[in-house]
Amino acid sequence: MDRAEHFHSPAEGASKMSVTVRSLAEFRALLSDLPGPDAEAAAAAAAREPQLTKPPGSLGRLEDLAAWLAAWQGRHPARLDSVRACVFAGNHGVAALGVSAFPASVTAQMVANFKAGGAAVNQLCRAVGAELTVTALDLDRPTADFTKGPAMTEDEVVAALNAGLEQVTTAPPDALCVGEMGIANTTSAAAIALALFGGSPMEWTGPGTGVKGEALSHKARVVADGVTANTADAPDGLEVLRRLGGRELAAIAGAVAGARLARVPVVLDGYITTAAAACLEAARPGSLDHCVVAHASAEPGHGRLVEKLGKRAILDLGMRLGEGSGAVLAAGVLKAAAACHAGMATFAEAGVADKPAAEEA
Ligand SMILES: O=C(O)c1ccc[n+]([C@@H]2O[C@H](COP(=O)([O-])O)[C@@H](O)[C@H]2O)c1
Ligand SMILES: Cc1cc2nc[nH]c2cc1C
Repeated sequence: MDRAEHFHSPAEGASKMSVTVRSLAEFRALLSDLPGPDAEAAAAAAAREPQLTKPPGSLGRLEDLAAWLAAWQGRHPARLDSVRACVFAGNHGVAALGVSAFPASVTAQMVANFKAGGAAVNQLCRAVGAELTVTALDLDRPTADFTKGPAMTEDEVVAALNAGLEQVTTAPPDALCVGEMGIANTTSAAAIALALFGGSPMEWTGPGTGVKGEALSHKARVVADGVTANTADAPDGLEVLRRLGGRELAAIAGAVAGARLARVPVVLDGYITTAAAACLEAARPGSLDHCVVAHASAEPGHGRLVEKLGKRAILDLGMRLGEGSGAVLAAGVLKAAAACHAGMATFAEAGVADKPAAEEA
């Protein structure tokens, strides 16, 4: 299937496109034909970096991030005028099994809070200069209890993937932060991680919003039961997403894939977001090359998940909030990296000696 089939140019402007899929198979095909990094933009960044007025390597990871942004935007220097945080919300059948410290009704209440501007992510977006979109996905219809069978039907997962694709591809920003809100979704994330990477249920199961003691052991049993009930025939990453994920996790997967198609670098938030993204990597290795992990979540399984993906978190602030909070903070670091790379004077421009003292005549 040709990827161009999914690009629709709305009448109002050729620069806008919108990507949708009709089936999981179409989404899988989309992943098989993703654009790679732009070699010219990467080469231009690599050529400029050593000319900037600083000792070589002294901006540490900011240097790598500036080059990474240019390569994935396909533009040098990278531009970060518009950063969008997309928060997706969903409700989970397993919430009824007592796996969260909070009731499922909090998902909708927090969506209202995001819309009213009262959540942490609202303040972080203001502080960093990012726009926020909040997409509530059928909150009145929780996914099915995945200890009994698949969490979602094919139609349900495809609708959620499309919701994510649409948030990015209709009017792509310069960079995308993805996050989520969904009571019980750390149970879903743990089940996905166990299905994709194996190990013991307890290794992937953590407190989430604050579950501990016997309730935590019960949560790990729910995770194990979900995997047992859903993975008999070795499903691929997208089937794992359908069977053990939730609508907000599927929307995240859609947004991450849509960003790749639209040349938008992505910042992944915490445990749940990374687990959703891991389904793409499992379905098609390399699918997350345009993504960075924002922060090391305090949820214990996150570090292991990030390592499995071969990534390294940008920040480590002991956060475990979700709702895109870590991603938005890390976008501030990306903005700083891009500003240094584009705005610093070169040694020649500033008349600063560009050699270590020993090499001078
Ligand atoms: O981002 C994280 O790493 C993270 C870690 C723990 C909890 N959360 C948030 O807390 C909710 C899920 O926790 P729980 O206990 O209901 O599974 C959901 O709304 C997430 O955004 C998020
Ligand atoms: C209050 C609250 C806020 C959140 N934000 C993201 N997940 C959350 C979970 C709870 C419980």
